[in-house]
Amino acid sequence: MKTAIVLLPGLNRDRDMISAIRTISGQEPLTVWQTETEIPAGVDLVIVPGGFSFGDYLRCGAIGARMPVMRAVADAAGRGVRVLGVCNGFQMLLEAGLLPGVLMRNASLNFVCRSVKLEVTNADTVFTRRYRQGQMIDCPVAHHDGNYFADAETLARLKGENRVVFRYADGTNPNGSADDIAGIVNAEGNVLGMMPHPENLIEDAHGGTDGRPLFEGALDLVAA
Ligand SMILES: NC(=O)CC[C@H](N)C(=O)O
Repeated sequence: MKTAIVLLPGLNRDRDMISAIRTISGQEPLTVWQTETEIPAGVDLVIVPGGFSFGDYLRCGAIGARMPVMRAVADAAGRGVRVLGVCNGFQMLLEAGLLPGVLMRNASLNFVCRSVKLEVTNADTVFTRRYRQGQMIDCPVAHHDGNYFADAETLARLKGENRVVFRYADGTNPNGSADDIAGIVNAEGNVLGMMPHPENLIEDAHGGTDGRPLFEGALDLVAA
């Protein structure tokens, strides 16, 4: 499996992603700068990491989503390449129209940085197949615009098509997200967007490894 990590100015979780991929797969991911118009041939997994692309000006992810590389990401997704967007990456996937809905300001109006509980509500995707259906995992969040919203019809479709893969559980919803939504996939199941940061929980030094199975699934690695 070959991984490419998208780089835009203002992101700050790209090194965390690079480190996670290196640690888990033993392979060095490629990086693709925002002005690139193609995802290199042979890439199986594209990651849009978190941070503050373009300083969160206008709306989180709004400017980044309109950079050339995001059209290349959309093309790759259309070819079936796996795409993972985390936090600001999720915001960009929504702004680019690869996933439905929006992420509004947290209900508390505060930046929230803490660990939450997630329920794996769909373990039947390439990203979540190393978890058990209904498994409860820990995962950190760090954002001020993570309040997922979509109209009633879209929420019903996401639920009906089993496209909500992670929900905040045990009353830990940190942002007011509709239906406790923490992560969703596209209809084809090859694009996942999520607010929590699985890349920050993959080795013991992080205080836990609950994020690791997500990458093992996405990278076609057998669970340890
Ligand atoms: N960690 C992140 O990616 C944060 C995303 C965005 N800047 C927000 O605060 O909502």
